[in-house]
Amino acid sequence: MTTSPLFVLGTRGSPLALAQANETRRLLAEAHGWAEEHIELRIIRTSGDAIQDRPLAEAGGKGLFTKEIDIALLAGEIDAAVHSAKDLPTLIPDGIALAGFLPREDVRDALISSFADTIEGLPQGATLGAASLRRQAQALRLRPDLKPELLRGNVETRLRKAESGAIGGTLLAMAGLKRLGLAHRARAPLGLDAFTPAVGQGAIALTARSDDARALDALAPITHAPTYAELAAERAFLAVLEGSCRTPIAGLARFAEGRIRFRGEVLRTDGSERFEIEAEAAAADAARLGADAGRTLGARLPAGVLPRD
Ligand SMILES: NCc1[nH]cc(CCC(=O)O)c1CC(=O)O
Repeated sequence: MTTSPLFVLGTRGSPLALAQANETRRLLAEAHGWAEEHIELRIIRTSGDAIQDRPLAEAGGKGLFTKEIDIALLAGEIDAAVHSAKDLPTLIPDGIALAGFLPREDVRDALISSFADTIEGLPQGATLGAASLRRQAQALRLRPDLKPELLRGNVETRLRKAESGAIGGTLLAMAGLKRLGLAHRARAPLGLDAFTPAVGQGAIALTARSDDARALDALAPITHAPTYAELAAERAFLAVLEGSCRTPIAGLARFAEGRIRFRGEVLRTDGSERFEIEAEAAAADAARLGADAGRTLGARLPAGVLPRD
């Protein structure tokens, strides 16, 4: 770039992260009448990208995808950062602000398999590649005979492994597939009742330095208030129940006509039991709704379901 950029967006380097950063750049350019080439995408490699052989819960949890990006923000190397909301920790470090979210994509999960269109249709004892305890537990609840297997790596790698028949199938977010132009590779989206998504699934989160008024003002016009209310409820629910990803937890809030309807669940890791809660409130009370739902459900859980017990 010959002239200095008007705005620098930090992003991870995976194809999905880049698709999300490009979408953010496009919206930002459109909102301010900037040429897209004057918005720089700066790729930042995070610890989460480096660790591929272990479940993230073992390696230290969600902050792994954000730590190096937060450092670049605090150092003033980037003006804002683009994250999958699902990968953003519930606690954001001091000095970093959640500037908002882009309009949410499809929130569902999808099955990728060369054997079946549904979880029920998979062969007896099939291996199911899944990187999240939530998806494993939700699949085991329907099919206790399935054999979960750790399958990390980017979306393309997981698609190829599942389509080759080397494993029975895998579960991926429709949002990621759509953003990569790969939605046709999903056999079928899974129902939201059995496969309540992860908190934040399908949403893109934007962060900036909390004292950087210029960056926060630049991002404000591209953020989406209904998605913000949905995410406020979901993230408050997760924060109350547990910060890490060692327990299968799912939560989905939906905005309609100024109100938020929320459904949250906690499962036993082996899928043998599911504990659910539903609640509704005005969108302005979304965070309180999620926190209350988390406390109510938390109080109902038998000992041993959450790691803190
Ligand atoms: N943890 C990886 C991750 N983070 C966000 C997405 C998909 C896009 C989204 O949920 O917004 C994915 C891949 C997947 O779960 O299939």
